[in-house]
Amino acid sequence: MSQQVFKSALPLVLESGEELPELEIAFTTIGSLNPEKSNVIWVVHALTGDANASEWWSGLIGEDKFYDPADYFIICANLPGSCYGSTSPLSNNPKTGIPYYYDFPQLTPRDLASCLERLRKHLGLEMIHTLIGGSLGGQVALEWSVELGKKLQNAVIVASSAKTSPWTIGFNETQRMAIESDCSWGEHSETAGKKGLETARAIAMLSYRHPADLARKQKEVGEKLDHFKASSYLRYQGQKLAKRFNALSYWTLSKAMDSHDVGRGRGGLKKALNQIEAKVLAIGVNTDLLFLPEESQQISANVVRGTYKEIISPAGHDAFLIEYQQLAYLLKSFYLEQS
Ligand SMILES: CC(=O)SCCNC(=O)CCNC(=O)[C@H](O)C(C)(C)COP(=O)(O)OP(=O)(O)OC[C@H]1O[C@@H](n2cnc3c(N)ncnc32)[C@H](O)[C@@H]1OP(=O)(O)O
Ligand SMILES: N[C@@H](CCO)C(=O)O
Repeated sequence: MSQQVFKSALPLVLESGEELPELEIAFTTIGSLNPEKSNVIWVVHALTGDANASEWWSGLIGEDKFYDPADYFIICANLPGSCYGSTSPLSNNPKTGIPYYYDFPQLTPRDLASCLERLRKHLGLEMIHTLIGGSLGGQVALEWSVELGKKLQNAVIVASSAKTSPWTIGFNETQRMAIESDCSWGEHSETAGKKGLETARAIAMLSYRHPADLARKQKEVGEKLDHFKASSYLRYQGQKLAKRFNALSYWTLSKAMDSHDVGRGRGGLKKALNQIEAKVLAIGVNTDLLFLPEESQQISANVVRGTYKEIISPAGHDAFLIEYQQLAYLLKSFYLEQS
């Protein structure tokens, strides 16, 4: 695996009208570019993922896996805003010489796609075989698919949407309220909002899982009045995330997710989706309570060459990070149907 950081000193003008004066994007590649440069698989991570796609999608990417580096050149970049190596609220603002913290500009999935486009140009990749992402990663991938035109052959958008629903915005708002209620929020410190982030993740987990999943995995044996497994599970998940992620990054990326609307400034969703030239596979999860299967169906129904397939899983939204065998099967059948 090659881990690199792309640095661009050119300002990036954002949808909000603000600008990022300079940009750093941490990215990894595995495999080699073939002589025709036709084997690029570009992976976009979800809310708290990183550039190591062969780790968090280990059942799908890697030696002898569906996307095998022996066959493909697989690239994944850490999305700006995130705390895993790219420009984020913790980076130094070149205009002030101190970290941005709360002054970090608002990013949208379209801005994030513009960042990836800058990296693509830098790498000289004129053709992407497949662009694939789930959840927020799917939103960024969908935005980029509109702009890539003929440079993209296949887009795979998993457990995602063309426009963030009020339901998902609502979930994100409750999580930001949890962060705001942490008395350290507002401090100029990397650890600001850490305790609030624990609560935010616990809330988020309820949208990433299905009630039946918790009923199965957190079932109590015997009778009790307190100290339920579901409670310790959510507390544990909150602590686990707060140890590895940053509240300012979480805030930035959840706001980015809220702002997602592929139709904005393009004459609406249908017109925007209709502009995508690539073949599009939209994959929903039958138990997803956050990004409903209908939202994936809306994507496939409105692109020119769209296919819808479904993961059947008790896991809920996070099934896209768990159900490798089904994902590989759905991808295989999608590619076969195209050939
Ligand atoms: C540096 C990095 O790590 S970056 C990127 C990696 N992460 C990402 O890309 C984000 C995407 N990944 C994820 O969201 C998750 O890892 C998923 C969805 C793939 C899997 O979620 P998991 O948390 O592993 O699964 P699940 O919901 O079953 O929880 C299992 C964990 O809860 C713990 N747990 C289960 N029940 C309980 C309980 N009642 N009380 C306390 N803890 C419990 C388990 O011991 C296990 O702990 P572990 O993670 O330390 O092994
Ligand atoms: N579980 C995912 C979020 C849901 O898409 C993550 O932590 O990135």
